[in-house]
Amino acid sequence: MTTSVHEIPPLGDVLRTAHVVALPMVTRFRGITVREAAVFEGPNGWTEFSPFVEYGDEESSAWLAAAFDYGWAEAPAALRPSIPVNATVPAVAAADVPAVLARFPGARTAKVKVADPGQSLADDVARVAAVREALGSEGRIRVDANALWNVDEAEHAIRALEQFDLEYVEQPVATVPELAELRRRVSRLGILIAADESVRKAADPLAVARAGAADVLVIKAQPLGGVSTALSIMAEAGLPCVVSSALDTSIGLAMGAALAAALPSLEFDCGLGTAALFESDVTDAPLLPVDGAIPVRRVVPSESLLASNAASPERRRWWLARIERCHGLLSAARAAAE
Ligand SMILES: O=C(O)CCC(=O)c1ccccc1C(=O)O
Ligand SMILES: [Mg+2]
Repeated sequence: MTTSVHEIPPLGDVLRTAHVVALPMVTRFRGITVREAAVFEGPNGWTEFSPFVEYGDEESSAWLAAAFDYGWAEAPAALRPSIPVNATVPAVAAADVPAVLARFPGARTAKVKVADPGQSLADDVARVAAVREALGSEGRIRVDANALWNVDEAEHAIRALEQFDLEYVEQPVATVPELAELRRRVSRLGILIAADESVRKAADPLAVARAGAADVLVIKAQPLGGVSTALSIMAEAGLPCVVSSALDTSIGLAMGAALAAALPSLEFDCGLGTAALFESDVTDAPLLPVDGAIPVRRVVPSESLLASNAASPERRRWWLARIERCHGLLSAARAAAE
């Protein structure tokens, strides 16, 4: 993906305020039990850089461009003061569903992880059934397979889960042609298909929309290069969008909330309630869901939480070196464009 960078602050300005944290999760999510992130302060406030540790520098530079955009560039006007969010239900046992949902007070929507390696479709059915039971018939349920099914598996699973009245199925299969094929197969069931990885990890984030392979786009500010780039992508895609977190600290969630707040229309609840999945955050006032929504505001970290959640010196060095390399890539890309 070509990342258009509007602001590249000097590296020294970034590293001067940078903190690296390792936040413990309440439940394992995406195989992660501790989430590492870097945060630093720009002239417009605190910002976050937190590509997953396995991501390469090229992909991670888009996340750094997003951090610079949020900390250094002008934020778009907020059209709403708070953002309704979904509860995010990791691939837990059905018996643990009520405890997870209790962390998202007031949420009328739940996103349920399915297709976890090592689990069966029966586990997914039991988990989604427990969510429907807890939310009642008015609740909205979406499932997220993170591209782990093939087209036949997805069709089979959707037929088994359809009884729970799904709002949409997020990234059931990996590729745009597979999404298009599955969408054709399940269209008679009235099931909507959402694209996540096909947007945020694609060479062209608009390809899935152009191919007519999805009904909804899941949009994350950091992998798409920031609030302003994500806004342009959404406008061009012309599909309803769900702004979601990448399991960010409350600072990254605030970036997502700023993005969701700037959208002319917000039809679906957003995946920005994930502060509730952390045992501890970077701020004394985390962006936790209250009455099913999070507020749109800047987040300032607390010195004591930055200290108590600080990553090891070795991990800190690793993150600062990563910032330096990605900063170099962004600077080179801009020099080439000039
Ligand atoms: O959308 C949500 O409810 C929470 C965010 C989420 O699920 C997520 C968080 C980190 C990495 C990937 C994903 C995902 O949507 O696949
Ligand atoms: Mg997803």
